[in-house]
Order: sequence, then C-alpha cells, then structure tokens
Amino acid sequence: MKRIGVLTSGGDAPGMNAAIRAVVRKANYHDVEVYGIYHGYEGFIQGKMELLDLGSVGGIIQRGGTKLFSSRCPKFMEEKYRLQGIEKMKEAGIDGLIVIGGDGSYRGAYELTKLGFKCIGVPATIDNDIPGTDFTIGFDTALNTVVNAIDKIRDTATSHENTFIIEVMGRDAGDLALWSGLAAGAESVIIPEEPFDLDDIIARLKRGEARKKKHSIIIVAEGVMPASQLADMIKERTGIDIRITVLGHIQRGGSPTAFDRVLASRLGAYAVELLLEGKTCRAVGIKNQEVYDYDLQEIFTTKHQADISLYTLSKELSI
Ligand SMILES: Nc1ncnc2c1ncn2[C@@H]1O[C@H](COP(=O)(O)OP(=O)(O)O)[C@@H](O)[C@H]1O
Ligand SMILES: O=P(O)(O)OC[C@H]1O[C@](O)(COP(=O)(O)O)[C@@H](O)[C@@H]1O
Ligand SMILES: [Mg+2]
Repeated sequence: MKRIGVLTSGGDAPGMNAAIRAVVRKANYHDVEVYGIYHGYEGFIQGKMELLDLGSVGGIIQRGGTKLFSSRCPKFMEEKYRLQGIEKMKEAGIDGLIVIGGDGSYRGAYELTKLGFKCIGVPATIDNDIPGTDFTIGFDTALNTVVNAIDKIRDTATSHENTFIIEVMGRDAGDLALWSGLAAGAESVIIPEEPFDLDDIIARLKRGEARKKKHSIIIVAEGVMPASQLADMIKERTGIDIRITVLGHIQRGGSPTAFDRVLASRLGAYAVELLLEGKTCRAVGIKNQEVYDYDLQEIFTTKHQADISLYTLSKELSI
C-alpha cells in the first residue's frame, strides 16, 4: 500500500486534528502518502481531497475541531454513492481509508469494507459511546469543558442559593453526565442508562434544603429529556424556582487535553500500522491503557456500557 486516505466524520471532537497528524506522520515515516478527504463521506463521494505532507499537519495538535471538516452525509446510506466514492478513490490510487469518527461513521466504514474497500476505524466522539474502547478521542476534553462550566455555575448558584439543572450532550450515552456529575459534586445525575426517578431527585433536593445547603446542581443528559422539561416537573411538584443551563456546542470545541492528544496520537498511528499490514474492517481502541484492535462489526453486536459504578458512587457521595 503506497497511498491511503483519511477523513473525519460525524460530530467533530477535540483531538481529531491530533489523530490526523498522527496518521500523516506515521504513514510518511513508512514512505506512504496520505490524502486528506474533506467533509467526511461527502468528500469521499465527490473525491474532494488533497495530499497532506508533513508540514501540512504542523501546528494542529493543539487545535480543536478538524482541519478536514466534518459532515453528516445521509446519502452515504445508499450503495450507489458508496460505489461512486470507491471509484474516485481508485482513480486517485488510494486503496485504504482511515475513518476518524463515531459509531455512525463506523457503520459507513463497515459498508465500504463489504464492497471490498479497506477501512480502519479510529474512535472520536465526545459521547464516548463506541463499544470496545474505554475512551474515545474528545471525551476527556468535553468532560473538562463541562466540569469548568459547572464550577462557574456553582459560584452563582451558591451566591443566590439557587437550584440549577445543567443539560449536557450525549444522545444515547450518559458518560458525559456521569463523569461530570461525579467530578463536580452534583446532587443528582440523570442518564439514559438508569431509570428516571423523580421522587429520588426531589428527596435529594429536600434533604439538601433541610441541612441548609446553599445550592443544588442537577445534571441531565440530553438523551433523557430537555432541562426545561425536567425543571417544569420539579417546579410542579415542589414549587422550587429552578434555573437551567443548556451547555450545547461549547462542549464540542476547544483545545484538546493532553490525554486526548496522546490518545489520538497512539490510535491514529496504530490505525496506519494495521492498514499497512493489509488489515481491514478493524477498529482501534484502548483497553486498560493498552492500544489494541478488534472487528469493526463488534459495534453491531455489543453496546457501549457506561460505568454504572460511577453512578452509584455519585449517589453515595451526594447524599
Ligand atoms: N448505516 C450506515 N450506512 C452507511 N453510512 C452510515 C450509516 N450510519 C451512518 N453513516 C454515515 O456516517 C455519518 C456519521 O454518522 P453520525 O451518526 O452522524 O455521527 P458519528 O459518526 O459521530 O456517530 C452519517 O452522516 C453517514 O454518512
Ligand atoms: O451538532 P449536531 O449535529 O446537532 O449533533 C449533536 C450531537 O452530536 C454529539 O455532540 C456527538 O455525537 P456524534 O459523535 O454521534 O456525532 C452528540 O452529543 C449530540 O447529540
Ligand atoms: Mg454517534
């Protein structure tokens, strides 16, 4: 293999640039050329790409977002577009692809491998919802962004003795809510993986009130319900005036943490090694600090499991 492609797809995640850099530098180290494909699968279909040399990925390891842009590309669900893209790649002499993205992007990559085009998946999403890896690129940075925001909200919540509901991202996964809730000492954390219990949330608020707590913070994952809906429910039952903050897309931006840069560098480089060994339909991941690879199809047969011990601990520590 003398020429490979790399693209970023789905929701962007801090550390994607560090992964692109690792792919380009590692491949060049082995005298393999890398083409950067723009706008995810949209660019794959249209053959929108550019040769990335060593210098082109200089100065991006610390930058959020993705130099290659990203997209959600519904057309890619149709085989005729995937075949069109494969033709464009063949014309350019590219016979392997590294897909940096989330679970949806992995499905697209899997479909390409079924058509005989070699792909390796690199996990990057702030949701941390890819089965088979302890962490995805971008999760740690987003987590720190959320915790910093909660710390700031806590200052004003304490000053005014307010109750706040903070809505964090996570379509189907509660990881961001879970980890940030524990790190910021939230009174309640509401995640899609655990049953919703309004009585428990209210009981916690009341216990806090009884011991003269100056504020309360409730974290809700967007996948459960909007913060506004939860605020209405609590207000109806208790009369408590609740403030809400929806953190939104600030969670996806910003300079990647050192953890995400190191993770992206390790996983990006490892993905190149696999392609160069002629492997395909593999995903790279990290388990107990070790980089490894597994069958891309595992994302269809296994579901990402949030660490529920953190949920239990959070409840125990925020009595
Ligand atoms: N079943 C599928 N078949 C082919 N392509 C898919 C499939 N699911 C997702 N994709 C492609 O992957 C893109 C990114 O998926 P999405 O779920 O939006 O983000 P993420 O990869 O971050 O989870 C989609 O816009 C689409 O182009
Ligand atoms: O910016 P968009 O397209 O509305 O997407 C929002 C979604 O993207 C995410 O930030 C990341 O999800 P993906 O990795 O699946 O793209 C989710 O947490 C959020 O629900
Ligand atoms: Mg996803």
